[in-house]
Amino acid sequence: MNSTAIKVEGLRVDRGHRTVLNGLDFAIPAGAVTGLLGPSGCGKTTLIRSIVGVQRVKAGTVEVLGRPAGAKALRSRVGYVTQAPSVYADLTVAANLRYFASVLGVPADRGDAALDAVALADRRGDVVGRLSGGQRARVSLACALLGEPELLVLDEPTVGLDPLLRRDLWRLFHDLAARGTTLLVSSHVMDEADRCDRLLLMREGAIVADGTPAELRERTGADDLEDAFVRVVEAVAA
Ligand SMILES: Nc1ncnc2c1ncn2[C@@H]1O[C@H](COP(=O)(O)OP(=O)(O)OP(=O)(O)O)[C@@H](O)[C@H]1O
Repeated sequence: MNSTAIKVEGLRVDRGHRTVLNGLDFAIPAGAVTGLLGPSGCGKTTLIRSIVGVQRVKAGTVEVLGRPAGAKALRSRVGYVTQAPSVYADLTVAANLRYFASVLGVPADRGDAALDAVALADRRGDVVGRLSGGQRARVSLACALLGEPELLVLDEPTVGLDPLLRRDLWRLFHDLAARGTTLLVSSHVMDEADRCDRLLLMREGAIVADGTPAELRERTGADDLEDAFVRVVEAVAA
């Protein structure tokens, strides 16, 4: 499947008095895992907010699944998991899932599959406030999975997770992509780059590379993607 899920043209975003995104142009293919990578503060969250339609944009267009970002018709088709877990700390895991299933208008029994997917089935009776940060983040992800969105946008979903859980989550992302879901996953950890089908490398509000990990290696002559990123940045600066 090679259709386009997200198309961004001339996107400029100012926050406060600063230009945070400075005229971005790129497209993200459907049914793949695209990694949005770049150092802290480069504008990843701002770009994600623009894609899910919660960011005021100064100029340019963002088209998501054929509609303008933020269009009402996209609400049930796009899942967004923020960096800060957005679930109720005073409710149990199961109660959160039941609540979000009712908000989304989907059968409550989808909660079990969502919990299995994030490896939290054994914590369903626990109050969320007593879970660890990584576990809470996974409850948020499970809630986003309930709606079976066509596009899933995840802001740093693997921060603080142990390597085995990280591996399992990346497997889940690829399983979802194999079933046709489009995933956009941000990270500031370059060792996650190799897990992506495609990469968007960001620096200081600009996209400095856009392609597969193999293309990036070939273009820069670097085996290691962290080195490739450095070479791309040096070439842009030269
Ligand atoms: N509410 C805000 N008002 C003004 N400036 C902001 C606001 N939020 C973020 N910024 C600025 O926008 C820039 C990009 O921030 P953003 O959160 O998009 O970066 P990021 O790449 O997601 O960073 P991180 O990996 O640390 O989450 C930063 O310089 C930040 O200071």
